[in-house]
Amino acid sequence: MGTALIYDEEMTNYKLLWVDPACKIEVPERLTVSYEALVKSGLADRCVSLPVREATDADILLVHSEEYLEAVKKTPYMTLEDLMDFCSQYGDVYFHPNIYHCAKLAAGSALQLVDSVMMGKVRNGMALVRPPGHHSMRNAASGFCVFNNVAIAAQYAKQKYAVERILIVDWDIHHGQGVQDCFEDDPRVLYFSWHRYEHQKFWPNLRDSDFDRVGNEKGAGFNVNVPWNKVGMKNSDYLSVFCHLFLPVAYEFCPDLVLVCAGFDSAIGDPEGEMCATPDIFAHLTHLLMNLAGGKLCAVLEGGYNLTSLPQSVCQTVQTLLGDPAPRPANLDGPCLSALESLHCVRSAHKKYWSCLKHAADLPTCEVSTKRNKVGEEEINEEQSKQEPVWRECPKTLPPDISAAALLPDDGICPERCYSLKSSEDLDPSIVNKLKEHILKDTEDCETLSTLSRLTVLIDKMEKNEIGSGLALVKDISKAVICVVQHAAAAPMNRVLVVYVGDGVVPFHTNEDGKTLVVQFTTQKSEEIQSKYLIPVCLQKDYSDIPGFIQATLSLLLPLGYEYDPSLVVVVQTSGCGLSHNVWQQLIGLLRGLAQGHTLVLMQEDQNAYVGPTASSLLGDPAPPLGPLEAPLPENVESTEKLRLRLKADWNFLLTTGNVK
Ligand SMILES: NCCCNCCCCCC(O)(O)C(F)(F)F
Ligand SMILES: [Zn+2]
Repeated sequence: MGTALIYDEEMTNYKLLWVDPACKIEVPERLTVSYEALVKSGLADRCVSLPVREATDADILLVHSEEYLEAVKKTPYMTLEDLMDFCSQYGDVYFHPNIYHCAKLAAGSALQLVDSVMMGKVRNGMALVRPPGHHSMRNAASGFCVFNNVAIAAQYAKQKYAVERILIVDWDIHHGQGVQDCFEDDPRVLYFSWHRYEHQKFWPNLRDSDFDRVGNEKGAGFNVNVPWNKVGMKNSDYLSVFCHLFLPVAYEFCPDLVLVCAGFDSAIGDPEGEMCATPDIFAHLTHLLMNLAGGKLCAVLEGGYNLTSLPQSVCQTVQTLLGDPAPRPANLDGPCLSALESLHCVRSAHKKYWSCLKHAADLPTCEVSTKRNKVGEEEINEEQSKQEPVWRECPKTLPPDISAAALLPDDGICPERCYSLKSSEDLDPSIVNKLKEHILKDTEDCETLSTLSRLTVLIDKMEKNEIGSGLALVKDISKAVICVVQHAAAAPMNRVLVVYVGDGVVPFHTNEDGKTLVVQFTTQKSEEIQSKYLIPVCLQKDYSDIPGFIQATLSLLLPLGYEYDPSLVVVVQTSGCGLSHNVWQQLIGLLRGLAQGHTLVLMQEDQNAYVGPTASSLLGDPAPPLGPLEAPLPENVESTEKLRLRLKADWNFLLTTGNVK
């Protein structure tokens, strides 16, 4: 199934007609440069183009009051003075004779996305719209917004498709107070927002945007606010919030539909956000949400005012929705102190509502929320903040011709859409000899020799990005792992992340050169951490604790993986680990965000029941939903938490609080 794209140039036909410094950044060019970038990069052609439609009165009344709608209906006939007068009752918003028409198209575009995703015409989609929506309230326009596009879409999905649980992720740099107001006592809609806050000094300057606003009554716990109290937040800060807060809670909630308030003023260069996250981060944020709700994701444009980073961010988002692997994230150095402080506050404010956060550290009593500037935190000095930020645009990498290759026993059936790596591949004699002397020693086991040499061919093709990912059923998994790791780690710049699922001794030594990082899910208790690069995640016997496995994946394996930034991810499943296909697909799907999607899955020959599900995830198909997650087993939470506390000295991404001791 494809990716929908909704855009209509009619939504560029309104603009600011008078002088207003607060509104001048919201210009029609925001939409044209974004759409043109999608066309120029060839991404628009790969999408299913859907027409816009006007939201009806009934649609708009799902969120807004009659009097507000009636008032807006009058604006097309107003004189310039009347328009200016009409705006003066609202904050930082302007009207235009054609904005009511465009606001109906913007809201209608969001509904078109919901219809086509819910009816299975497309898997996911993006709507490029203006005016934006997430600030508009039941009775008021606010912050360039007239109708609350995403809030209307959520109410519409509940009403028309009886959707039980909807997740709204708002990565715009402003707090979508309009969305928060609409759903704050609604447990069916989980609202995540991060936003520039600076202890209430930043617009819209609301006390209600802080981390302790968790929702009301039945909706308590379903409103998650992450306030950024400093500017200059980077990719690491955003990814930390996803790994340690947004994703664990989202997986526990298990939405049937994901709506994204896709504002790109959280990207570098934006005059509003003044953050430092680069456009490619939106490929990762999108990717990390795509295994929720069976992939049903609707992204609706909100803000974004830098006409260079905005189109780049839009392209990164759409390319990921299309299933292209995310680019390797540039130099992640871990979250900053201010971000950790915010993360700590939000996690402790929500620990009573979400079992995945139950072990979050408590807040030192009101020490944090009232704190002004963190002592010792370097201030961004004046001249530095005056410079125009510059960033390297992500190199355009075309997806590999072959997205997934399968290396199976000769009688194995190659899954569709997979390329079969036959033993006929010309074998490089030097490699064969090396294998013979290093790994095979004396045995003339020519089948294993053939398998191992084909694995080296596969790795070489992945390195050249001719093949995206691979799966192999092998007889001797230890030999295969040794061969793969040695071959892949040989190239100087390469780093290999090995995710070992199952008991058994890892068949090679991870030396301290950092060329390999092994994370092993095992049921065997192991006392000491041998090395920074060999990490045993001990889980209850037989992996039956799905919540425990998922939480360990989200807040241990993923952060480690992002910080390690491998060039190849090898996932090894030793037989008998008994993971369900769905959990396995979630694991593969999430790991695909690393190493530009270069994932190699090694399984024992008797695991051919996993071949289909593995291939589907390697090809970028969303993993099936797991259902709302119960609480993880306490002993698993204990051991994972203890491991995290031990490892955080070595790995910044494992930090979740400001006290780094
Ligand atoms: N420096 C000028 C002050 C601007 N104050 C209002 C900011 C409104 C932000 C709107 C947005 O970006 O959140 C949306 F997504 F809605 F478009
Ligand atoms: Zn914004």
